[in-house]
Amino acid sequence: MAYSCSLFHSSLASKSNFPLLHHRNHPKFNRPAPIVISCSSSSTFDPSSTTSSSNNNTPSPQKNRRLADENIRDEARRHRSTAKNTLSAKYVPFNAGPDCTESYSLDEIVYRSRSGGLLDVQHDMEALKKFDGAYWRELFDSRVGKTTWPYGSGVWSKKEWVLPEIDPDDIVSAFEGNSNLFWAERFGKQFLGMNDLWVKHCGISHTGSFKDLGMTVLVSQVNRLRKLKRPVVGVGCASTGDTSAALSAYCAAAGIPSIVFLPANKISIAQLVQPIANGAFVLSIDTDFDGCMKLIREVTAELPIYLANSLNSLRLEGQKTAAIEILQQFDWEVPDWVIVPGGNLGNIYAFYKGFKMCQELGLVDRIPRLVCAQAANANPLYLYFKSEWNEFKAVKANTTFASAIQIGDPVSIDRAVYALKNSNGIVEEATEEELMDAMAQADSTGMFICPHTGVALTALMKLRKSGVIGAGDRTVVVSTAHGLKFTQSKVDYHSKEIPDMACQFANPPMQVRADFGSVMDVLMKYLGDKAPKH
Ligand SMILES: Cc1ncc(COP(=O)(O)O)c(C=O)c1O
Ligand SMILES: N[C@@H](CCOP(=O)(O)O)C(=O)O
Repeated sequence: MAYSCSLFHSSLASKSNFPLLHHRNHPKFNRPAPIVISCSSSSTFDPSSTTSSSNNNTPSPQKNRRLADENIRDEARRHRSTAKNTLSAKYVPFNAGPDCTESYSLDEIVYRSRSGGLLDVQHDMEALKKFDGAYWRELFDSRVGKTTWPYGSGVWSKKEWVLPEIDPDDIVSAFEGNSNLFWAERFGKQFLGMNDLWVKHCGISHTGSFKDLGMTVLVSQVNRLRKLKRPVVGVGCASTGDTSAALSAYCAAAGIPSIVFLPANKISIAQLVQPIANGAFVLSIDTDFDGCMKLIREVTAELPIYLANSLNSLRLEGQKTAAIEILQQFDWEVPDWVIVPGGNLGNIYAFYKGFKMCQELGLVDRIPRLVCAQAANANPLYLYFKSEWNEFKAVKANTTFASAIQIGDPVSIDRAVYALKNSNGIVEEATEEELMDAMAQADSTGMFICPHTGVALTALMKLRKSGVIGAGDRTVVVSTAHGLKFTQSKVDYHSKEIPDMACQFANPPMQVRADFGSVMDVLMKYLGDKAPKH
């Protein structure tokens, strides 16, 4: 960050097949005969289909365990059936009309449509619709909290809606997802008069941000492409810090080279050290994120480096599972609002897509209204919204404490507009002071959020104040990264040394002399101030 701190000194500036539900003949489910969804590794681990490692017939508490020399991948392989998978997905031009015939296999290396537009992953919805909403709800619910490969992941527990054709053997997963949906009881009550406010902690995750959800999908597909001998020597991205962390971790886990383009001196130390530690080839480039994005697009057009930014629509297939997870966590009840901080603008569309699929496939009957929240210092979508979608202009993004969304020319602008228009959505913005105050207020109620979540909370505060969001509205704020990645911003705030910022919720430590009297004095004053007034 450009801001300095003198008070605290930081030490560093398939053909795969589908698991069956156990109760597939339950009358509740209106589903066809079990010809299509054929059994592979059972999502809920059916002991009756397991070979026991024990040679005697004595019931043993370890009966359901894997064979001694088997790992969870082997186990999944052993349970796989040879029945034909009938689900599929392909790339199509984003928002193409029904007459469009352009499409590409997911095994092709393609990021743009023929006309240069965005792509989208299109699932065979007719095949998915052969199973009713109750079926999908029950299937997804049956997989939560298990270690069955790969369904223990919050992303791969929805595999049929993500990459239905990938072999579980090719999947690279850290069992990401299944993140906490936190009831923000005190924050909601104290600052907003709300009692149904929730924070989806997507940043409490393997590499500390929601990017893990998309990266497991992208790197798994790359793993498959490499096995298919497609020309992919490495995987690359431009990043404001989180995409690069996720890319390098998943590539390291799979033994695939990763290359990351970072804007020099514009990301946090915690973010910078992640790809370094994970063995990525790190280029620190004297430009901003938009400059890095332009470069990686040029480079990936020339070299056998696969592009890992969300321009690549595979990423969004993983990210959309966070929306499905929210519905699942509310026992398939739909919240009224979901607020998402936006930068390159892939995630807002991913949320829309996840909710929309749940509606189209009968898991829920409506979708929430979406709010995209931007930092005022990097607000091209906000300005576009304010112009009533009249004219989009990229901006030069200024420095913001929400450094991961310091993006002026978002690649997914069309996706974001589509998502907002089709969800009766809203765009809000947050100044530096607003986002930092909101972060400090949230932290003071026991959270430890990142500045981007502060942007989303500011949007909520504004919409509550204007009455757009009601006191009783069930609202979810998406927290996109772990607060521990952005400690310097908190240090700056609590040191009250940010130029032109009051830092009204700062809580700096008190320097005290090392003697009993001095310590007692400050404690007596503190306790006196805190004592209930009668
Ligand atoms: C922490 C964090 N929050 C929010 C975003 C915004 O997501 P998107 O670029 O998909 O809009 C990003 C990345 O851009 C991010 O790293
Ligand atoms: N915040 C992102 C910016 C790039 O976004 P992406 O989703 O297109 O990869 C980051 O952490 O790099």
